[in-house]
Amino acid sequence: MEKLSEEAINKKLETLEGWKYAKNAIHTSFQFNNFKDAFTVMTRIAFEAEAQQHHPNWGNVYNELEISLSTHDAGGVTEKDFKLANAIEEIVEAG
Ligand SMILES: C[C@H](O)[C@H](O)[C@H]1CNC2=NC(N)=NC(=O)C2=N1
Repeated sequence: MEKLSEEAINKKLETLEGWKYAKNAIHTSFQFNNFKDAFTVMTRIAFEAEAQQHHPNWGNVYNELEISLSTHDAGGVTEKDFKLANAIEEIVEAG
């Protein structure tokens, strides 16, 4: 899949609150009430990532979750990253 231009990425980020573009990836972070809530959301994201065959680069410390998305094959950000980012937003918003 084709790598998006920085201009196209920033345009798409206008509708993804809390995400920013840096170093050839899009990034966000979430804070939950506790580890259990964080890991529950991570589990849901993991199933969605498997369904999409597109996977996050992420880190979790207790109630905090940091996520970066990029398409390794393309060496940057593609539509695949935005599809997963939007699904992550829906999962987190659903609680
Ligand atoms: C064959 C398989 O679809 C690829 O290796 C996928 C798996 N998940 C992936 N996830 C991400 N984030 N980037 C990729 O380039 C990627 N490639």
